[in-house]
Amino acid sequence: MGKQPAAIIGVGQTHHRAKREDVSMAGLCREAIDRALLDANMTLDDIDAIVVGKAPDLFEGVMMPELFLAEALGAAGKPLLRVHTAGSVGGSTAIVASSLVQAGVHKRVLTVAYEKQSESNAMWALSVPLPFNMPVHAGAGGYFAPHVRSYIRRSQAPTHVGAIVAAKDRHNALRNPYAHLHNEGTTVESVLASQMLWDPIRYDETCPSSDGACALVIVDEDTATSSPNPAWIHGTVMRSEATTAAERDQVNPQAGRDAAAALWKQAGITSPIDEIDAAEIYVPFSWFEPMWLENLGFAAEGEGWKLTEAGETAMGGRIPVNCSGGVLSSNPIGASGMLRFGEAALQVRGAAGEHQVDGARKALGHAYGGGSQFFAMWVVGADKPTS
Ligand SMILES: CC(=O)SCCNC(=O)CCNC(=O)[C@H](O)C(C)(C)COP(=O)(O)OP(=O)(O)OC[C@H]1O[C@@H](n2cnc3c(N)ncnc32)[C@H](O)[C@@H]1OP(=O)(O)O
Repeated sequence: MGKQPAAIIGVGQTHHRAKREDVSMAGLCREAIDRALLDANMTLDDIDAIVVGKAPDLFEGVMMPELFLAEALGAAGKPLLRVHTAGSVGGSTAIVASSLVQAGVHKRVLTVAYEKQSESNAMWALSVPLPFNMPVHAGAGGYFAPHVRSYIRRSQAPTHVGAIVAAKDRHNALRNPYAHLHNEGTTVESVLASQMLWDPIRYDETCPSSDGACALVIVDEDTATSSPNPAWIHGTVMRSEATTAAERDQVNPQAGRDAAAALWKQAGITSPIDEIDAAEIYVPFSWFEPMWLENLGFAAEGEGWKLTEAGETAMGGRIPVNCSGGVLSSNPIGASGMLRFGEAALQVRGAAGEHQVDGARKALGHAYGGGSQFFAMWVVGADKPTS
C-alpha cells in the first residue's frame, strides 16, 4: 500500500530573539504549539501523537529534555517521539510526523521543534575538537568557511554574491514579524563593510544565535479536506552521509543531491526552477544560497551564484528564496528546519502575510545539518497530489 495523503493545517512559531528570557523552554514550545493549534482550529484533545525535535542537547546542557517537557507538550497519555539529526532536525521531525499520518498510524499529529540557545553558548558547543586536526575552527562558521572558500574558487563567483544574499534576506525579514533580526537599511555595501568573522564570512553574512520554536499540525485526508486551506504534502525525503570520509564533497554533498533528485521525482517535478514558486532553503551563512541552489538542482554546478546575482532569488524573481528572511535572520537551530517547512506550507496556503509570493502553488522546505551530512526536504502544494 502506498502513502496516504497528508496535509499541514496548522503552522505556529514564536517571536525569535537572542534571548527569550520571558519564557522557559516549555513556555517557548507552548507559544508555537498554541499558535499552530489555533491555526488548525483544534485543541490538544484533538491530537493523537506528538513528535518533538531539537538539535544536540549540549546546546542548552539539558539532557533528554523530552522527559521534563512531556506534560507541557500535551503528551501525557499519548505517544511522544523525539527525533535528532543535528541542524536538519526541524525538517526530519516534520517528516517523521508526516510519515505517521501517511502510514495510517495516526490521523492528527502535532510536531514541534525548538532551541533555546541563550541558555548556553552554541558557538562553543559547536567547536568540537576532532582527533588529528588542528584546533583552528570556532563554531559552525569556522567549520563551514573552508567549504565556502572552495565554492568561490570552483565556481569563480564574484565575492559580492554572499553580500547580495545577506542584504536580500535581511530585507525580506523586515516583512516577517516573527524574524529575530529586523535590521533596516542593510545593503550590499553595508554587508561588505561589516567585520570579517570567518574569512570569507562576514558578520552580516552570518545567522544570529536565536531562541525560538515552531510547531505544525499534520493531518489525514479527511481532516484536511474539511480544513479551509491545507498545504498538501507532495514529497518528503531524508538522506545522510558520513561526516569525515575522504572522498566527500562538502561543497556539493552527494546526500543532498540524491535527496533532491528523489524529492523532485516523488513530487512529479521535472524542472524545479519552473515548477517551484517559493523555496525556503537552510542558509545559515549567505554563500550557502548559491551552493544549495546547485545541490538542489535549481542551477547547474558552478551556476547557482548567477541566479543570486541576477536577482532571481529575490521576491518577484524566478525562484524566490527565503522570503521569510530565512535562517540568516533567525536561527534557533533545532527549530530552523521546521521553520523552513512551515514557511513553505504558509506560502501555498496563501497565509505568509507580507512576505507572501503571489499565487504560490508549490513550495520547497529544506534543511541540512551535522557537517552537511544530514538532509531533509519536502514539497508542499495548494492542490492535493494526484498520485
Ligand atoms: C546548521 C546550522 O544551523 S549552522 C549555524 C549554527 N549557528 C551559528 O553558528 C550561530 C552563528 N552566530 C553567532 O555565533 C553569533 O550570533 C555572532 C558571533 C555572529 C554574534 O555574537 P554575539 O555578538 O555574541 O551575539 P549575541 O547572541 O550575544 O547577540 C548580541 C546582539 O547582536 C545581534 N546579532 C547576533 N548575531 C547577529 C548577526 N549575525 N547579524 C546582526 N546582528 C546579530 C543579536 O540580535 C543581539 O541583539 P540584541 O542585543 O538587540 O538582542
